[in-house]
Amino acid sequence: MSTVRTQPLQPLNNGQLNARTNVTPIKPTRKGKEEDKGKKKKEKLSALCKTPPSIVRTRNGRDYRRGTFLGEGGFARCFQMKDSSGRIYAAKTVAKASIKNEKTKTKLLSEIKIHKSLKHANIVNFVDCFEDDINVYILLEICPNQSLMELLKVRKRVTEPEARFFLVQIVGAIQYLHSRRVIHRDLKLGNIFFDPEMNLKIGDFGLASVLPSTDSRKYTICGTPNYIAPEVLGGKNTGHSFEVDIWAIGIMMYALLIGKPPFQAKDVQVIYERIKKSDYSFPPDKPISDEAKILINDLLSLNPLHRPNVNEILNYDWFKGSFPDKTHEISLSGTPEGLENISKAQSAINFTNTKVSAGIYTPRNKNPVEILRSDLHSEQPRAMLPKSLSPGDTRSKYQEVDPYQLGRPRRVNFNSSFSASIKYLNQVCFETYQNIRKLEYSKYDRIDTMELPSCENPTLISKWVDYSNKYGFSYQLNNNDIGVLFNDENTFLKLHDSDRFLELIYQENEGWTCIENSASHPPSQARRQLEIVDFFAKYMNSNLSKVSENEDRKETVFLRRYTRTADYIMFEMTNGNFQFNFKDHHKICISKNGLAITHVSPNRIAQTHPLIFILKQGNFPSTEVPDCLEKIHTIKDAIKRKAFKE
Ligand SMILES: Nc1ncnc2c1ncn2[C@@H]1O[C@H](COP(=O)(O)OP(=O)(O)OP(=O)(O)O)[C@@H](O)[C@H]1O
Repeated sequence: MSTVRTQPLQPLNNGQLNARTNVTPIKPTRKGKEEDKGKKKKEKLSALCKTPPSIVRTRNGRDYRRGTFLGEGGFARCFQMKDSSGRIYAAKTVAKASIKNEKTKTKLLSEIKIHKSLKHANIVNFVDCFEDDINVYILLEICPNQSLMELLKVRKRVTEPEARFFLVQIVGAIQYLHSRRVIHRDLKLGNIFFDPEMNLKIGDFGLASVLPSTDSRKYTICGTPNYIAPEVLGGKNTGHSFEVDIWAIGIMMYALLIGKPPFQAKDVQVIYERIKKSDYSFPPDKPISDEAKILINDLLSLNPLHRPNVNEILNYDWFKGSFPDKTHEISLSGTPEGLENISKAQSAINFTNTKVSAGIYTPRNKNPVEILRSDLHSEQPRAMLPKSLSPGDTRSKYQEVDPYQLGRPRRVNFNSSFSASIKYLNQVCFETYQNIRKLEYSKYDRIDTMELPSCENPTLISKWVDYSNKYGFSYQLNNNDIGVLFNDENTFLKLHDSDRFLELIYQENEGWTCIENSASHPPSQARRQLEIVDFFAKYMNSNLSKVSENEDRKETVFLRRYTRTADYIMFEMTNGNFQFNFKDHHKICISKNGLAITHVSPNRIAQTHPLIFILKQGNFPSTEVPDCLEKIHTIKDAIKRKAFKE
């Protein structure tokens, strides 16, 4: 866990300004804080952390062999841990003695919960978490080459090409965090580590917070003095949001290029005064490019709304300069040579490659909507469109691509807790399978003794476009809501009869957090995705025909995950329904936990009946569905595979 303060900010000694190891958490519950000022070392909670035993055994019987000490912060000590296969990790070790009060416990749990939900190439990977009698261990991917802070201590300053390479990785990770509504709030050189391949990894989520809604703000004053944004110092009056991370990127960029943070001063109160006035300058004896100054000035805008957002930073001209292909280990000890002379063409390639590795999939300077437009309307489109399985008149010129060929998993692993928790959905899946099975056996029983479900037509997916090789899977529901299940596993759902759209933020193993926004005044972070949603909406409206007639919205429902096979596409909805679009253009939806079945004919007529009815009669009453019972059998098998996790 990281430095935590409650207001007002207390003066700290000079050694505490930048390095996490020197920043003392000021706990509101601790008595005698002021008297203890002279004994800062004692105050460090990490000091309570004893060296773990040489073998740590987890509850599920895994043994980890403790290795060397890696470092310590204000709260935790970090040790190497080796598993039985010889794989080495870093174990962030927190003494139980230091988490006695509820607030500290809650903060540690929040750190674990947030960190556990993250997976990104430039974020320290969370592996496991366990405890013994004395410590809590957070097992992390090992970053054996220390942090940017240590690098800067040795190097004093880094070159602009190196800083560009660092920043793209940092921006990639922050873009990912912000897309999940996570604010890091303690970004600093000491929290950005090098992995064995010298890739940067952001760590320490002790101050991170997930914003419950776009408009909500945080009011806790926290951070590390040199990196604190001016609006944080405004405390309860102003509140703060994602822009504090952007400010910290500006501080880090300045520190990397100039050698010290811009507002550095001996007295922490002087730092705060300088931050509030944005009182910094570029020393003439440490020249940097004008492009770098422009970006730093914008990142350090006093008004948070004047700072570029995480999607805009990489469009600055500074990134057009010389750009290396990687960070070499030699950079840890000395200035690498030749980095200023990389050709323009090579730099452009390196920049693009670095962005791709950092998960920034929008090619530079190109609006995603333009890419979509050119892809979907070019002569040889790369889009995956639903040729054989789609509603009637999809343009036949588009070729269908098997997701396996693209190296993507067929199943998007999607959890939901919005309209239903993942636990509930798994339960529904299991019950649906069990019920279909039971009904197959009971089709000879007397129907008048059975409890029959009510049979209104369910919410259906009426159009879809699979563009998951680039952005995601887009669909329109028969209530006219438009959804995009983005490749980052978040969903945008635009509600057709209002100005609102829902951002459904995926949290691994937990489901989704729902944030409602205005579509006419979307938050800046959401604009790009919203443009994509709008583009898909227009595309589907002008190119695809509907599966079924419009229905009013009876519930808010969206696509949990989809599965494509040669014979059908299966949609699992967050209301527990399963829709199957067969390649002969007949669609079947199973609802009411397997008790009701809907058929949608190729000419869009929908009818819903108790499943037992259809099983008894062998087909639907008014329409002959080809191979009806085989289709139901296929559906049962597909749901069974989901129920038993394939
Ligand atoms: N994944 C890792 N690989 C190697 N060393 C690590 C790793 N994570 C942390 N460390 C080392 O452990 C130290 C303490 O970790 P961390 O900063 O996460 O603890 P903390 O007590 O929360 O810090 P803070 O004082 O900033 O709150 C780091 O400074 C670093 O030296």
